[in-house]
Amino acid sequence: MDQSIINSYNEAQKLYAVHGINVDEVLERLAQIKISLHCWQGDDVKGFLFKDKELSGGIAVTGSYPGRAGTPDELRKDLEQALALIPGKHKVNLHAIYADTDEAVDLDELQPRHFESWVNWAKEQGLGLDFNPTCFSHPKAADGFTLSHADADIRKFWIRHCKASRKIAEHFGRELGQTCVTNFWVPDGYKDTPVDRLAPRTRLKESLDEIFEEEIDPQYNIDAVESKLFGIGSESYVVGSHEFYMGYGLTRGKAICLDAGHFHPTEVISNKLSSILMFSEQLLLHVSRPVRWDSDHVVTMDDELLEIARELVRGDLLSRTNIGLDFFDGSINHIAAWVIGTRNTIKALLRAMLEPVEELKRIELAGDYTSRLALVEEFKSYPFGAVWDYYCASQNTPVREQWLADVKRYEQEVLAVR
Ligand SMILES: C[C@H](O)[C@H](O)[C@@H](O)C(=O)CO
Ligand SMILES: [Mn+2]
Repeated sequence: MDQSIINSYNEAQKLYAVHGINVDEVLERLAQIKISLHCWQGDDVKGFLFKDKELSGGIAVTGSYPGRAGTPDELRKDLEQALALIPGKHKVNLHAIYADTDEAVDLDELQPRHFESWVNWAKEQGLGLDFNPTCFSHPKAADGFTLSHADADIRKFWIRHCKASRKIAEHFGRELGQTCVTNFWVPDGYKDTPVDRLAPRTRLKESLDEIFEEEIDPQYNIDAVESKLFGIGSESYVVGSHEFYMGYGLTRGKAICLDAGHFHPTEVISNKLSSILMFSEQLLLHVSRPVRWDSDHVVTMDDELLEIARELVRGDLLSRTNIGLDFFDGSINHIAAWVIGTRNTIKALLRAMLEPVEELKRIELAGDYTSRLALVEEFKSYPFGAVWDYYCASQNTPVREQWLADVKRYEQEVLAVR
């Protein structure tokens, strides 16, 4: 390792030690945290099951940056490239439409064997896998409703798909020896104000109850449910609102998934974590960045990201929180998007771990809010960058922006010739 990185690290260690922070221990803890990289950033949410289907469900990718993955092998290679630039060992989050099969199989017929190449790859790479049923981009979701559809046959199709998804997830968990988190998100909602808000919610509740009828060992799979405020074409009403899934998750023992971009523009998820984990064993995060109308921008080191990380660290909530990413930006290099978003998420956790949490809690309890503000502000310019550089180097990943050269090389050698 470069001597200047070691020297800066040693100096930083001394400064943090004054406040009782053992930086070596922090880095050991940081290395245990897994971030779930969402496969759909790699190909603009197209998937491989239905080649010509347009993205639907009130979500959209803009941009046409060249080189997006067009086959499962390409997507895996791209993920390998991204993961090589991110410190730590992580997970990959698959959607059902990323099945790797030549069979003409519909969503309700999917089986673990359609994901065997993913399982083998994850084993080779030492990765865990997470999973999502894909309740969009399909003719049976064309009118914007799936599990809450008024037509019982359409509902049944989606129920079968979600049940099949849980079996695939269970297989992932069993084969990989790491729990798979299966996230259920449906786009169901109305563009304009509905007359009956209750009936679709009743149907969604009943569909979910049927999907979760079969017990699956939580060692292999845990289920999460994700709410949303609005989507494109469901501006006035979303069946699976936050309140709906709060109630559903808490009464059914399901993890609640909080997507940072699924709330009112000034509403933040950082303020929800301690409340939800007061009553729920597990939580799933979709770390994303809302910009005005939607959630799907690449994660940057903004105030909310840092606040999410602080909440998890200060409340000792990390062991009960599954951290996934959820953004899809087609306007920049797809691999760079993963690298920037994931490195920022890990870096925010590091920054939070490098704060004198116990000292700050003592000061707060004593009512010394002046010292609280003073310390929190001063710690914003403590040398966390030196610790981050050392962490990247010690994990054999590029330091600072050096990763960009690797992405550019890969772009020229691999992406440009696709
Ligand atoms: C593709 C994902 O399932 C999707 O982004 C979902 O998690 C979501 O956030 C929809 O807005
Ligand atoms: Mn999401």
